[in-house]
Amino acid sequence: MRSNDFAPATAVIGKRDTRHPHLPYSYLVSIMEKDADGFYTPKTDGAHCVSQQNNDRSCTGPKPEEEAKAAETQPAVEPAPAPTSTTDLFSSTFEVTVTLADQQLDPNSPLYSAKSFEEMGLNPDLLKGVYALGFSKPSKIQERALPLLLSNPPQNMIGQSQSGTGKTAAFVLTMLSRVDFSKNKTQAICLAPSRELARQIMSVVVAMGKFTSVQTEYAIKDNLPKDVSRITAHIVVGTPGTMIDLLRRKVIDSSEIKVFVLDEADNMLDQDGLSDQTLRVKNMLPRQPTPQIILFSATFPDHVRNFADKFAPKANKIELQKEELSVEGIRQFFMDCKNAEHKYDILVSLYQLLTIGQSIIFCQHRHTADRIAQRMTAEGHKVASLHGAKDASERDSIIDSFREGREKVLITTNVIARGIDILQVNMVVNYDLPLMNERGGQHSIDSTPDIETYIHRIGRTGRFGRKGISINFVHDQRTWQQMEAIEKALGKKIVRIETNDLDEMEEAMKKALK
Ligand SMILES: Nc1ncnc2c1ncn2[C@@H]1O[C@H](COP(=O)(O)OP(=O)(O)OP(=O)(O)O)[C@@H](O)[C@H]1O
Repeated sequence: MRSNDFAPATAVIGKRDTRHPHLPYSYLVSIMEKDADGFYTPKTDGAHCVSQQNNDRSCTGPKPEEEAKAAETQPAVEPAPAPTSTTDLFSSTFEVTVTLADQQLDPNSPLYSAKSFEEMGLNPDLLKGVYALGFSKPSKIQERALPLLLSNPPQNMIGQSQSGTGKTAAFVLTMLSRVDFSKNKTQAICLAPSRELARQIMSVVVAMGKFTSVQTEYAIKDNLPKDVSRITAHIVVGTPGTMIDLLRRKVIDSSEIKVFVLDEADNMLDQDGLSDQTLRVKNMLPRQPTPQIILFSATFPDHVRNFADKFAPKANKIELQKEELSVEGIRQFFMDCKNAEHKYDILVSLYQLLTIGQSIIFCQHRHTADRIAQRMTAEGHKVASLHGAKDASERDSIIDSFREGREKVLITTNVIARGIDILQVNMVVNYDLPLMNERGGQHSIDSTPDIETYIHRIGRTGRFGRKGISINFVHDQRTWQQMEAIEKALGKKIVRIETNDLDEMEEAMKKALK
């Protein structure tokens, strides 16, 4: 099935869309609206955003019909209107003073670039896709990585850049650039650690490839009919277990795969993570010519770097210094709770603030996430919980519902700590701090804090220049020490907010989000 055969027909999202299983939900959400029957149809008001209620730059483009027409009639690529420099990035009652345009002009910002997308060597159809998404200038990682990624002969890449700075577009544009659309063969595969992230990456592939004839397929659990015997899609995005299965059964013919991408690569290559499975996928790819291997993440801890170097030999590298790891726009707080039960009370008292925008609450265990969600729901609050023990269709509908803004508070585990890009999320709560002993689903006694996961968790807010807040709950000496270790590792002050003064709490948060 062609994934970009996006027609102004009806499509159901939220639940599984049986007619267009590959339609990019975030893209649909941004350009379609729900009719009385719960079906999505193209918007008629010219506005492109439902859940991005603010004046986000991605809302400024033409209507999809106009875009399609423009694409047919304009041979030259016309950039979409540049975002106005006064555009607020943050949708709330709070005033916003820093704009994306300001940040993209600041050489110290990870969003800065001296160049335009035209100078990146992209083909005109992909440039149209980029501009249709409302991107006017590359970010730093895009500016630095794309020319290297697109040069010939292809070279491997290990790329690091802070959360929310546009790594996805860099590798998606590379996959789309390398595919020969005239061949019905799989030519690029991309692995991510969760189905939620794989689905999100796919939405970017489809949106950016909208003006090409790219065909795509998922390699995620419960997504393909059991009897499918051959996948011919150009680009396959998925999680390692299902990808192994499809390659092993030769449902995917690997002989023409030219690009192999690992998003969240440090996690995919971590021995406590998914490294065994990732290696198995690599071993099923052609030996000659070897595919271009592209590894991206916001974090590359030392213990993974060596393996990454072996996995992607002779790679071009773009690295961050330790002190650059966390994003400037995310203000980090902590609350000193009396005990574990008090954490629950504080979370409930925060509810009003959590729902100003959208919030993600991270817990250590699935059962904690469920228990908190059940209790809060019983007390009349509207929250959802998401974790790996839920079945595939439920996971899809929960994340879609959150993405569309129908749920405002999501209580979860590390399953969505990485990669998930929901611009309206302005608050992350670490109900439980992330610990090393949760890595790879193991439960050892190692209770040192997991710095990388912390960086990824708080990075679910403050996306692409927006402001965000993270709040850590500490409740005993052990959690205090863990938080201090995080503070030390990141070299950033984590500021205390009183738990018993809601007004002060609100003030501090408003100030942080300004
Ligand atoms: N050049 C650009 N101009 C405007 N917006 C952009 C640009 N590049 C990316 N974005 C937007 O920035 C947001 C973050 O991008 P993306 O999800 O790729 O970040 P990331 O670096 O992969 O983050 P993470 O490390 O958390 O996975 C997305 O909403 C994306 O659409």
